[in-house]
Amino acid sequence: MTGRVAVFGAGSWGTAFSIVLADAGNDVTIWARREEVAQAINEQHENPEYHPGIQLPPAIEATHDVEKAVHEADVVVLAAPSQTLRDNLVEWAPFLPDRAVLVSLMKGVELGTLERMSQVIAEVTGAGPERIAVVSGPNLSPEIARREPAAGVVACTDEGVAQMLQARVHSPAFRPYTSPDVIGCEIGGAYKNVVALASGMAVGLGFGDNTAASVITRGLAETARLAVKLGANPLTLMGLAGLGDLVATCSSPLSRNRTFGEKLGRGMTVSDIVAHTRQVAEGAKSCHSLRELAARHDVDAPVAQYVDDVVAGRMTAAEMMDEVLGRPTKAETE
Ligand SMILES: NC(=O)C1=CN([C@@H]2O[C@H](COP(=O)(O)OP(=O)(O)OC[C@H]3O[C@@H](n4cnc5c(N)ncnc54)[C@H](O)[C@@H]3O)[C@@H](O)[C@H]2O)C=CC1
Ligand SMILES: O=C(CO)COP(=O)(O)O
Repeated sequence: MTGRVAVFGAGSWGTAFSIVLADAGNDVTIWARREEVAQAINEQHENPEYHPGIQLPPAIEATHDVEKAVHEADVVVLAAPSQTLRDNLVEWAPFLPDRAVLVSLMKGVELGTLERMSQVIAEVTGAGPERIAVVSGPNLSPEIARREPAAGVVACTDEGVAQMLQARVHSPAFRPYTSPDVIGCEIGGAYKNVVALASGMAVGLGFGDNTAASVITRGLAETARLAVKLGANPLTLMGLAGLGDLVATCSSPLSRNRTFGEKLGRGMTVSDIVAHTRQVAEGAKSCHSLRELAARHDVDAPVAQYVDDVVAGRMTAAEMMDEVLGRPTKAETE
């Protein structure tokens, strides 16, 4: 099944996912915030800023014009930073085709409203749940852009729409599974970034695999506690959008969140790190929104809480480790 897809966001993931879409047979138009990025994609068939050296397929073109980007698109993919999505959508919404399915690639929770990205999309565009989907999973963009084999989850409460999207994103290197669990996929995706910050801090502090595995496992327990409270299927957290993404992100030096955490662990300040990082590390913001979301639902969330404290400069990474180990002991499944 093929067609025309608009991808909003010419960053790491918007560009890499466009390769998946093109390889799956779609014609793709990327909307780029900066004119020069659109021009480079059209003229050099490359996104030199985000994926230098990767040749983009001929089915991918780019534009800075929103109306042109969505022309004849029946699927619109959103790949902006989570904290700017609302403002972006206010601009884009008047141009979105009435029946297009809106697909979030984003892994964050909005500060202030504490909304997941599908909720922001519903609120700003007025689209119903049958028109809103999420793609998530262990999908580090440099590997996807190199067409290394990977799998992901396409979640939509409407099974038919999930299956349609599954066919549209199924490329020789990318194997998509369907799921009705939008909440589980989104909480899994946002939370793993926060856990990757903690895991990166452990690496930066010089600790080894036992520490990393303990952080990952307790992070997964925390993710599942909140996701289930919000209505997710616990099995989603054991799947690609939960454990799968958590392992990839916490283990890979390619992860921006893990790298950010590693720098915190080595004693760099947030402002120093941000000054030297161009790309988004969603966990540095979502640690706060997830902490608040957990508090609102009376869920114990020490990882989000401590990571937020370190990012806000209230505690060092080393102090965080001491605090975590000094917590009262309890049963593992509590
Ligand atoms: N890079 C990856 O491996 C993956 C990223 N994601 C998620 O995808 C989302 C996008 O991430 P990336 O593409 O990796 O980030 P990025 O930092 O590489 O690119 C972000 C894109 O958004 C644009 N942008 C920045 N500020 C903006 C604004 N105010 N308004 C509109 N556009 C703006 C940038 O120009 C760029 O095109 C994030 O939520 C991330 O967690 C999900 C899976 C994999
Ligand atoms: O979501 C990702 C992999 O699935 C990308 O992780 P980072 O944003 O930490 O690079």
